[in-house]
Amino acid sequence: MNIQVFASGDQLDEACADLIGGMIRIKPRAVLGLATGGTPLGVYRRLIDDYRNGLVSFRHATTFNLDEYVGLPEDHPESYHAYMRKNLFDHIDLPLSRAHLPNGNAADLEAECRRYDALIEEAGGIDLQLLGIGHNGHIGFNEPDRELATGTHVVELAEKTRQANARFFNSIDEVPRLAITMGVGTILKARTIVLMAKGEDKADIVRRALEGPITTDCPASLLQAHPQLIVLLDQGAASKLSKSLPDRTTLSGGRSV
Ligand SMILES: N[C@@H]1[C@@H](O)[C@H](O)[C@@H](COP(=O)(O)O)O[C@@H]1O
Repeated sequence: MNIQVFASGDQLDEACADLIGGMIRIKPRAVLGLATGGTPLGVYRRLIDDYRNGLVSFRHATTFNLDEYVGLPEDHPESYHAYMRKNLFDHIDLPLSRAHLPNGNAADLEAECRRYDALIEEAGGIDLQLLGIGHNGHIGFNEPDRELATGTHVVELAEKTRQANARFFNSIDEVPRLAITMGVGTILKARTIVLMAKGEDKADIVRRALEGPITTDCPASLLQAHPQLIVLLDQGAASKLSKSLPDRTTLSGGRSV
């Protein structure tokens, strides 16, 4: 595990965009796993800037998003389809035919989950998976549970997750109760995983995920078992980590903790 702590969120965004841009420069046909939520927004802004400045092209890349709500029309402003178009896809040269998200409006959701896993397989698996983390340790929409599904599946959202995401809707009643999410098996199969977290409100869960026991009660803790995990944190999110973790490195502008 490689943990990098940054003095500012901007520096973290820049480092993350550089990782993604670097991957695409080395492998133009890279398969990227993308996340939604507030955390990656700055990374997407940087990638758009890099594209406009001719530093990166997504022309040959393929993307798979982690998740999508069930039952929210694709053009609803809070659907993850709409989020991705607004915050990234409409501004870069990635062909939309290779920008994949689960279809939360499929008539047969189980078949849609199988279709999504098969598509990821056909694309050769995910080279780099970007992840945020929920306050309860969820990744994608894999909520804490006694068992976790490995493949893409339909999930009932935890009340805490619905409350956290209610800020994007008019009221909590509008927040869907179900979502489709990649499973933890699909996520862990990614060749590189980049986990990002910002803010002191994430400090407790970041500590549990990285230093606590590996348990399905904290799905992000399973990432500890991944051989190529890069963790990008701002100082707030890193503030409760113990200082004795091995392999701790920093980028310029970051600090050792
Ligand atoms: N499904 C998404 C996750 O992919 C995201 O990582 C998480 C954290 O969101 P944020 O980055 O806004 O804290 O919650 C959402 O519900």
